[in-house]
Amino acid sequence: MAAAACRLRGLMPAATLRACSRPPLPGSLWKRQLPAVGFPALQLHMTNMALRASQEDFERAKGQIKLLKEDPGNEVKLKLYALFKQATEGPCTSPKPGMLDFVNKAKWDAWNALGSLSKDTARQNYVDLVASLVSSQSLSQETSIDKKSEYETLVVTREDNITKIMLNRPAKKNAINNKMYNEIMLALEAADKDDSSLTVLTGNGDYYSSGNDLSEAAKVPPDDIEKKIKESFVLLRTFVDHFIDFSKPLVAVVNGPAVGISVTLLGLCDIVYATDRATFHTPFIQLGQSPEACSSYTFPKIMGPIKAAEMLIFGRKLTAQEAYAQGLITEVFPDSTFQREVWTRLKAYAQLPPKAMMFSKQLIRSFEKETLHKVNFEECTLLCERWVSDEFMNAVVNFINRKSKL
Ligand SMILES: CCCCCCC/C=C/C(=O)SCCNC(=O)CCNC(=O)[C@H](O)C(C)(C)COP(=O)(O)OP(=O)(O)OC[C@H]1O[C@@H](n2cnc3c(N)ncnc32)[C@H](O)[C@@H]1OP(=O)(O)O
Repeated sequence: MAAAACRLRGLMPAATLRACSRPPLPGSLWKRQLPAVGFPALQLHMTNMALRASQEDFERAKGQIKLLKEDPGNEVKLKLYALFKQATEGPCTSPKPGMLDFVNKAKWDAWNALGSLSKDTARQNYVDLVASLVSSQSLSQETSIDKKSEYETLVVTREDNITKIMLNRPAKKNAINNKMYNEIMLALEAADKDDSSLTVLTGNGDYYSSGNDLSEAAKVPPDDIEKKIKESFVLLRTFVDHFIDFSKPLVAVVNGPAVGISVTLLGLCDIVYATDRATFHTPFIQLGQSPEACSSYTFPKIMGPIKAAEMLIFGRKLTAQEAYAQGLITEVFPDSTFQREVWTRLKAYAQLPPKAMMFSKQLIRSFEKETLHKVNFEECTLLCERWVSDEFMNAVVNFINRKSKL
């Protein structure tokens, strides 16, 4: 694969080569991103004799190639190569490479196909082709940034090789209701398949998340409790499975206080950055519940059993610095510079070779994946028992009646 990519890079003039150092993406993606740059469009440019690009335009186009954020694909690169050679050297007169010299033969064929096209026209076509690449790429980027979120409880964007999944119920402190559990799963599935290299989870507003939406439990009519518990078991188990099985590096950008399941999920993330305003609170016992999201396994592993017990059994709230000292957080940033520093760092990471990052993450997680699935099942089973307990019912009633707050 890498050897093939190198061979194809050999097709490029020096300037183009420098611009196209990223690995090629599947052809279908390029078709979607570059609709106007098919062969007929190029021929149209070739027959357009009315306009003539200056040498200055040509030099500018060479420079613009370096600024392309996305690899235009091998077919377009061949066209660029041929036009570049025709514009600078005229028609192809060099001997045809042998059949087995695939790369040089493809280059030669592309150049030779231009026949007696004049240098001026080749230069014009080169400039036009580069211009269409530049404009279609900026268009595709704007579309992904500005695209309206299809989710009700999330804002999902893709930019700079990063898929950002932002919890978006700020008025409810980003409490996770059933809709949000489902939408996060959909967003993770989409992120696993898209061409981003990192996925980020973060929250909108002053909270990262206040954890499970407690009002959901209060909505269940008494006759439906059994059914609801079965559904919740499946929902929670599948939801956590999505984190266990997520294939790309997953980063939590903890923009404020985090409660309950939003904290326990951090043990399944690969990097956790937090503002110094964040706190980390798992008040399961106060709520008559028990730990979830594999925290009964990951937390003792991360911070040692006695520190994990203080959080998971006694509900001790940690500051960001304490969470950092206990290994739950990768790094803490001052709130005033949090977003700037974190996103600068992540954008740089997102330029690293995506496959190498993905396979390394998978390798690191592979040794304990089976265990995590078992832990998830056990935790969900215990929670089903807790959800019918008086301790849990009382905690929900107290929260709804505003008698208790963390
Ligand atoms: C798949 C099915 C089930 C899976 C369950 C998995 C097990 C998960 C466990 C957990 O996550 S346990 C943790 C649960 N969370 C809490 O106990 C937090 C409860 N909230 C609070 O204590 C406080 O709201 C707060 C987070 C400390 C914030 O206090 P503050 O005074 O700053 O704001 P409020 O006025 O209280 O909140 C604003 C607004 O948001 C609503 N809200 C906040 N958190 C939740 C929540 N977890 N569930 C539902 N609603 C929440 C709060 O009621 C307010 O709403 P309005 O009154 O303005 O309508």
